[in-house]
Amino acid sequence: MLQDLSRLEKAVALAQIQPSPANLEALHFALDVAFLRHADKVAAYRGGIIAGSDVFATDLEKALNQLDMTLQARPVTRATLAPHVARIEEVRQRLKVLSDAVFQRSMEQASAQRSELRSLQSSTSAMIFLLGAFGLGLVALLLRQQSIIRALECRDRELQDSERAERELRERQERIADNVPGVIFQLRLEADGKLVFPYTSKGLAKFFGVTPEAAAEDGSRVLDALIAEDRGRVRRALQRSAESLQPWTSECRVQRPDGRIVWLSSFATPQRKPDGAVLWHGHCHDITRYKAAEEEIRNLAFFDPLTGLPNRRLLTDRLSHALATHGRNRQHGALLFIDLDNFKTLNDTQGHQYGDQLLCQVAARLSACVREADTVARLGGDEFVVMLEELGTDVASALPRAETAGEKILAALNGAYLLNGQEVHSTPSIGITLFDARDSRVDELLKRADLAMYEAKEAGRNTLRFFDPVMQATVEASSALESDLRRSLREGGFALHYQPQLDRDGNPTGAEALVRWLHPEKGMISPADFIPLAERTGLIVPLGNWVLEAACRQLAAWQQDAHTASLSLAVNVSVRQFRHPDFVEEVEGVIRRTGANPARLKLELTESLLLDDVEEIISKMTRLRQLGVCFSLDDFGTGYSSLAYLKRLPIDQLKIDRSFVRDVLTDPNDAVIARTIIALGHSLGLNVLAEGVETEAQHRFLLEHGCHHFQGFLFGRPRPVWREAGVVVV
Ligand SMILES: Nc1nc2c(ncn2[C@@H]2O[C@@H]3COP(=O)(O)O[C@H]4[C@@H](O)[C@H](n5cnc6c(=O)[nH]c(N)nc65)O[C@@H]4COP(=O)(O)O[C@H]3[C@H]2O)c(=O)[nH]1
Repeated sequence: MLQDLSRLEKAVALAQIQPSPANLEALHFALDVAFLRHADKVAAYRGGIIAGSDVFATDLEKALNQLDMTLQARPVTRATLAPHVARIEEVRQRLKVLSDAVFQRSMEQASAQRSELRSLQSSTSAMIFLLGAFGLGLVALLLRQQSIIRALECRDRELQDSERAERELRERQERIADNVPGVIFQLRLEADGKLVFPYTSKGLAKFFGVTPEAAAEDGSRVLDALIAEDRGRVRRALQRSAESLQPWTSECRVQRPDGRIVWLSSFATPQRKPDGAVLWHGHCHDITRYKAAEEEIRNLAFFDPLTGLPNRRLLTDRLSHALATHGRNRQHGALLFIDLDNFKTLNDTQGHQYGDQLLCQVAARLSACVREADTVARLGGDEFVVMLEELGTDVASALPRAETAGEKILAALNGAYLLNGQEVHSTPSIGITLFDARDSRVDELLKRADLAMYEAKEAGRNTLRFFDPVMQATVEASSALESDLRRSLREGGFALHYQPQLDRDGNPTGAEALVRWLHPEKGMISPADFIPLAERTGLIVPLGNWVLEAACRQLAAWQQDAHTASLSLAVNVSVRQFRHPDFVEEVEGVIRRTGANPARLKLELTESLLLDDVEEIISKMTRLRQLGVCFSLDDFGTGYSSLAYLKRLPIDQLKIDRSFVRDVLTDPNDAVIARTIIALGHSLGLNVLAEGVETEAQHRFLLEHGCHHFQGFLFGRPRPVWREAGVVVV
């Protein structure tokens, strides 16, 4: 605007100097420009912030309008233009002042704006910084939160994993617990005495008919399922375990929901809880099968399988118990030893089946004769023992009671028996002994009753006898002899004597080995006195083995000498020794050790061996026969051997018992028996040896009737050495 006014001032001044049309034209133009510019700027002047700009705008407008009017009012002369020159110049001067003020103001404003800008910039920077810092913080916060979230997520996953693992473990445990046979449980005894089962596996319902939930509410329901007899015992065991904090174990019976009674074995360990309760962790399982096996073993161990009666072991046990009790109550008891007369004959002639039936019926009759508290036992074979208890506090009252019981048994066993539809008669012999607490040895008492039973047999059978002091002396002597026998077996004291055996031409064929006991005080004791004792006590087995070994050693020694090399040696073998399970191995071992020729060894068996288990005997004899050993049947004719068996036995020789030989010339019966045995031997292809030949007459008789071999005092007594034709071989 200032330039436009300057141009207008110049144009006015020129036109005034020379109001030519060109100058006027230029003046018009400059005035128009000034108008235009003023129109542009007038708003700014009016609203200007510089003092006087409003007035200036009015004055400028006025000056311009007046110039315009002057130019419009023609003619335009120097004079009409003259006032305008000064006016325009004055306006221009004012505008210049104003412009300077505006400039100044602008400068100030610019400076103010700059500083404002600067402060704005700095505040913006601060804000940016703050924002940055805040942002960073925010980022850090976000990152932190992010890592917390990640950690939390991780922890959550871990928790989920451990929860899942725990759930799986619990499920697995429950599956195991539910499939384990029996019941796994937690049992709690509260301080107030209440029982609960906080946990039970599923087996509980199967055994006790109680659900785990019901047991968790009230544990006594579980105990109520036990059979009444066992309940108190189990509760007491629990109580003891709670007091001592020792494991609780018990075996008890429970009636299952299906009605079956089963045996359970329980084991649980207790723990005292802070609230005073006791908590057990435990399990129980079905032991019915073991119990049944245990029962069976007990039965086998203590009961006779045939009759179901107690056996010797249980009788011994009860007798010891009775002796102890009688000591306290001063009571007397009685032992009755019962043996069936002629049982062996029946068994042998009719067969074992009959024998077994008879034994079972005898057992039933005996049991019916006594009180519940008394004991009826079977010792084996046809031997029974009845033990009567509490017969009275003195012998005078006990004796008649025992006798009455004995007579009752005698009468009961005398009645006819029906065996396989056949009526059979059997009688017993009964030996009775009284006992009280002073009798401390069970085996002694049994011996006494046994001895009395033999007395009854001697007295004609089918009767009863009491043990008396004379018998007592025999028992004591027998006991003493038994301990001497044991000692001699340990320390040595036996010898073998040899009695020659000859053929029908008088040539020695061998000898029989006969044992002799050289007792340290009593001198030489006859085998007839100690062999039965050795048999009874079982000492016959070690004694028999000693004899066998000594005899085989002798045989081996004979083999070394031409005079004796062909001799055989007969060795007596007792029933008990032969029945020993290792007998065959024993013989085999002895033959091997001594180098004896088994073909020269002749084992003498007695007929009584054939009373039981003939098949087993035959099998053993056959095995020995395969080793080369020969057999002779001793005492032939005195027993009950069946001819049917005889044919099956691998024997070589029959021996006619010396009791027949003794009276062969005087007793026609014995003569017939001797002749029959010789004939039987011939028909079976066996050689026959007559033992106990003392006279020429006996020898002749036997020779005439075809006997092949002989043994007896006539040809030589048993000697510690073999004497023949002046040769002595030890
Ligand atoms: N009156 C008379 N007697 C004669 C005559 N000839 C022999 N004797 C005797 O008759 C017995 C024959 O033996 P046995 O019948 O086997 O009878 C034997 C036998 O059963 C048994 N015995 C002997 N030694 C043993 C052995 O080592 N083991 C076994 N288990 N028993 C044996 O002892 C029984 C008795 O033996 P010993 O006293 O030695 O008695 C022997 C013998 O001395 C005679 O002409 N007249």
